[in-house]
Amino acid sequence: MTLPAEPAQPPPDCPLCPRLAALRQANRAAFPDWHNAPVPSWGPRDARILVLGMAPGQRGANRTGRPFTGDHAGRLLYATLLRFGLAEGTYEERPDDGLVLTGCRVTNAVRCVPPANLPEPAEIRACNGFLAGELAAMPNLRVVLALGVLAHNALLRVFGVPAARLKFAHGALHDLPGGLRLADSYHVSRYNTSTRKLTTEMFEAVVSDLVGLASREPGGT
Ligand SMILES: O=c1cc[nH]c(=O)[nH]1
Repeated sequence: MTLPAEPAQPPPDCPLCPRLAALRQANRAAFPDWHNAPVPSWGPRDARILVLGMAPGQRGANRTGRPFTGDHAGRLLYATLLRFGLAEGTYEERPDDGLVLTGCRVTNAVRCVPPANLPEPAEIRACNGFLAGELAAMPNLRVVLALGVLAHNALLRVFGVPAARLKFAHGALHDLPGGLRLADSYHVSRYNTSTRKLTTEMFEAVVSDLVGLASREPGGT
């Protein structure tokens, strides 16, 4: 199968979000060994599943350059992807750990680390074209797993679906134009896991369902 062209990526000095560009500059001065640039998506583009996070963590993806790598959020995510056969190897919180995504791709709604871990609406809008490009570059895509309401709403924006029409709910499955499905989960953040808003069992149940869904042929039951 020939894949569509590589999706456009934000340049290392992407100027679209002044607040995020300022934080990037400050991080480059304070932590010159870190990645400190938009974090690229990773995983095979012919996968049927796309995992959509919110934005890189300051000491996680912003430091290591790989989504969900190096901070707490990646632990549950990658353990679960490994458990359900969507990844191979071991996750060791660094980008050279040899972990390979085999059945999914992972990206973020916003590619640069935001102050206080929270992107603003204008930043989500500014980065939305890159998310649209990712979707267009995945010809076999069946299911997007949105981690949290912000990722959910960023995906709806790509399709022009008002957020009020399809509300985020943990465990919910939504139909999007073109036959794509959207699966919702609470974010795998340290806050959600330590307060047990999201338990391992809850997250595994969502991933188990979407793996089943993604493996069925379109139109099948
Ligand atoms: O949403 C998130 C959280 C942590 N790291 C990411 O890459 N994305």
